[in-house]
Amino acid sequence: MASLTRAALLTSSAMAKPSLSSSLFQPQNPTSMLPTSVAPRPSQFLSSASLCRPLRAVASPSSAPIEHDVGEDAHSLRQICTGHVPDHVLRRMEEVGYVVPTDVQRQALPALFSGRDCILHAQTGSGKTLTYLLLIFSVINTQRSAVQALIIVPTRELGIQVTKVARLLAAKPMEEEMEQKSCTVMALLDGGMLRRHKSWLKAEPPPIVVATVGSLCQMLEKLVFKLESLQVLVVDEVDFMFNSSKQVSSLRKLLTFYSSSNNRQTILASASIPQHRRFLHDCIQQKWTKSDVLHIYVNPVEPMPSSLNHRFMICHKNKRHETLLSLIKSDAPESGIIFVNEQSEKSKKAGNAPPTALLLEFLRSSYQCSSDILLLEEDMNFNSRAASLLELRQKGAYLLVATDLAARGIDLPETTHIYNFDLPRTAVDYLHRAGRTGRKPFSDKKCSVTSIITSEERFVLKKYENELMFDCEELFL
Ligand SMILES: Nc1ncnc2c1ncn2[C@@H]1O[C@H](COP(=O)(O)OP(=O)(O)OP(=O)(O)O)[C@@H](O)[C@H]1O
Repeated sequence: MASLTRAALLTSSAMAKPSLSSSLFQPQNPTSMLPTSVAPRPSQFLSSASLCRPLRAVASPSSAPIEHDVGEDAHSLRQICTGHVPDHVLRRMEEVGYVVPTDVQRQALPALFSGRDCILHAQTGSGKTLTYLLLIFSVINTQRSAVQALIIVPTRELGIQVTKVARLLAAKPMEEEMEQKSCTVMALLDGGMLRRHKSWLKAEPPPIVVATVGSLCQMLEKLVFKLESLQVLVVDEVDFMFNSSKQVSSLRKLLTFYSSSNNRQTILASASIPQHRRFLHDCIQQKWTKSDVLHIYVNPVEPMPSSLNHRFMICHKNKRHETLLSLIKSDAPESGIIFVNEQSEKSKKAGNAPPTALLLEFLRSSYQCSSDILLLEEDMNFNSRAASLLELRQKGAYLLVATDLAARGIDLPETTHIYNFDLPRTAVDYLHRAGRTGRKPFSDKKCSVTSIITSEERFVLKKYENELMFDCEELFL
């Protein structure tokens, strides 16, 4: 097996002092921030150099770093999970094809099974979903009618995906189903039939709920949903949720008020946690996590998968459609995603056609390919969005024109090519768009990420290269 990278496991005590610059995770109402006097003591800080050094140590609050068994000697997921996860789940896991652990699974699972709160910070496509689901299956009691695990996701699309994996793992062989109640997983997502869910939650609360913040809050406010039996709380794409003006205040309330961090195990996951030391500090001070929360930071010196080949092409801004066309003609991708920035409010008000629709029309009329060209964007209704994703998954060969709605968490492992028709607005957005490819954990296959830019945008892309530590090669066609 290829040599394995190690996680930087940092406890609260290993946090550096937060910078004074504004944090992504600052509350909307600054008055609710705790006094600065609760900042960590200087002796607790680690230098940024040591933060980047891959280490296998956990600093204990009162002493020098101690060795921590992160399960590096375990060769299979079964070995790591035996004694924690029920055997029928392990069998399903293997049937689905999860046998060898990814780095994040190898490093996080032992800590999670020991009951620690964790911030799972690992590359896109590294297997964070299975990591937290295995913890959940180790904790819940399927014989109890109570919501014991809650996974909060930013979009309906990601919610459907996570629910599907949870249900795959929960499925029991027929003979076992007769003996014991099987584990139900409820998807409580925006655009769903909340009335039906309300009756279900009242009659027989399921052990696992996957929810978007909006739908969850509606249920909590109607007092249909109680979190008093909650044992595991997961927030997936946590940096995105904190950065979303629509979701942040409800999320903060959920983390702080609805269930106490002392009674639950909390897992916050993302491939990108900007200002992560500040975030860790906020988590503890606001009591979103327990004070001994672990920061499991896999491969901090390589934020993006090494299987990605980054390229760019410079063109005049009026020539982007033609440039993209020549690119895809030359690449002939079997499955690719073309990312377009969301239309601005100003452009909408001016009555302009959405750039996604224009591009779709252009490609459908000028690019002859065997696969369909599909669309996924916020302005579509939930049913059309679901239909697009279903079609992509069933076909395996596709070209998808999408906004950043498709950039977070969506797992389409067959995608080999990403095109940035518009340059993403931030390095974090670049990382997540790029991360929609290269999603087969043990594959060496190279996938490409190509940005179409104007000469003025070259310096922005260079900035992303520096921030995310990758090199971009110029293409000439
Ligand atoms: N142990 C494993 N063996 C084989 N495949 C795996 C394993 N763990 C996860 N995968 C597969 O890897 C892919 C990526 O996993 P997952 O969606 O959990 O990534 P992620 O870390 O959540 O990524 P992102 O940050 O982009 O959301 C999925 O197709 C999943 O089925």
